[in-house]
Amino acid sequence: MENSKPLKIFVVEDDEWYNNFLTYNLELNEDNEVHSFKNGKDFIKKLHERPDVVTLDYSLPDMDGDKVMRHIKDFDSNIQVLVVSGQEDIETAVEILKQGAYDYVVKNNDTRERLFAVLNHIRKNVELKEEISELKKEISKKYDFSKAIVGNSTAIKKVFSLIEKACESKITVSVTGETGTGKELVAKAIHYNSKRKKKPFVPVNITAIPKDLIESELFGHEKGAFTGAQQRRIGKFEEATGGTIFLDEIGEMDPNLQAKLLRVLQERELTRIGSNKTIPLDVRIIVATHRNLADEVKKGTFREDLYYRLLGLPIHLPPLRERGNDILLIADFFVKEYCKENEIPIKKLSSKAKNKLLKFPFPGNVRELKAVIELACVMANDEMIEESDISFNSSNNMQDILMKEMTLKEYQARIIETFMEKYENNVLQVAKKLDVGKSTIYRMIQNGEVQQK
Ligand SMILES: Nc1ncnc2c1ncn2[C@@H]1O[C@H](COP(=O)(O)OP(=O)(O)OP(=O)(O)O)[C@@H](O)[C@H]1O
Repeated sequence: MENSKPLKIFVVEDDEWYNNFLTYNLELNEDNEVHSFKNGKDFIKKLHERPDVVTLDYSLPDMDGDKVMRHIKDFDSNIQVLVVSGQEDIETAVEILKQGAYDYVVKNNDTRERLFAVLNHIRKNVELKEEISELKKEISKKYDFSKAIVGNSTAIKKVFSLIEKACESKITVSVTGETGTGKELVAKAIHYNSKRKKKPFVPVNITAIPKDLIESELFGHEKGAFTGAQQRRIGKFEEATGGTIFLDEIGEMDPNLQAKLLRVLQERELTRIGSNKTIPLDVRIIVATHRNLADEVKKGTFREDLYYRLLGLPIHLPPLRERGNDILLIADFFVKEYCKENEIPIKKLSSKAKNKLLKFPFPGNVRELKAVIELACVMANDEMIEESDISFNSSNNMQDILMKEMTLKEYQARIIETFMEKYENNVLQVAKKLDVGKSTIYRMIQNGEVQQK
């Protein structure tokens, strides 16, 4: 491996002549960055600059060698200590090595050569360690969320880089996106790639819990706190201690609970209903909504102060129809998943089937694509999934179509396409049915606005 950065060496030696001797010789190699110290205290003050190697005179006037050594190892056990000493006895050497020194060099005529040899070893070790840590980083990137969250589009790559940022800290994350875009998947990816991964990931869907139970569900209650509270109950926040709570559909939270949540977040502690004991909050919060919370704030349905508390690092998931060819990548992924689970030979999508998928706007996003693919796998008679095996149920639903927020012209084109398919590209019949001029349809076909199947 190419040496990427110089080896940072701290020389700690009180004898002026020897200090100069070591520093001079070490500086002969351009790949060394050498700093020299005449006493232990000055050196300890600079330890935070994290040298790779320390050459340590074990008998400093102001500090015991073993004390200096402990300081170094307590600070960072990866710093290699090379003890350079006048004492030649084996016992001292063994003792020093036991304390974690990398090697022991005696001050004599061979010191220079020994020093260089040992440093070469250390340099190789440091380089290998760096290489390993880089590789580990690469591997964890490859095998974690980017394996579960399929996609290669610019839009999703932006999401990946935000997920990486979120994994590095405890910052609150707010995930937005239409239904089925993968908000929960992103929340899980963040949790399982963060330092909290060994602690629980607790998902709570605000809309799935009856209004009068939600407070107790989130914060817990003591026995007898209210009618029906027959037993103490630990809330979801407490359950997530050390881990992550995922509050899905946060935009649906009613105002009373918003106020309570705000208090808990501000004070970083919670109380179970019916108790006066406070419990410190050690939970990472990820919220999700399909709504535009800023708009809800404007409308007065979501508290502004809570909005700012929860915004943290915002991650927006684009709808599937804006992710280009990702539709096909994800479709392939689901085909393989389905076939493996059902232990059947892996099927393939025909190019017409692919085109059909690419043209559909998927109002239900990835969740809908998954359902479409599973059904197609069932319908396909052999290993090829044909266009006719693919059917979109949601295309019958007017509400879903309107949700797509296309322009009037785009709606017009999609309607004409649907009719053209139904009436087997009979322009006259379609024009009659839709009460538009046939030349309009021909023009739209010519301009490529309407695709014939
Ligand atoms: N990029 C992706 N690659 C592979 N699978 C995905 C991807 N995005 C979402 N999924 C899958 O799609 C389904 C829906 O995802 P998820 O439940 O995370 O969406 P959501 O946005 O939280 O939905 P809702 O708003 O309805 O709660 C899940 O089965 C999830 O594993």
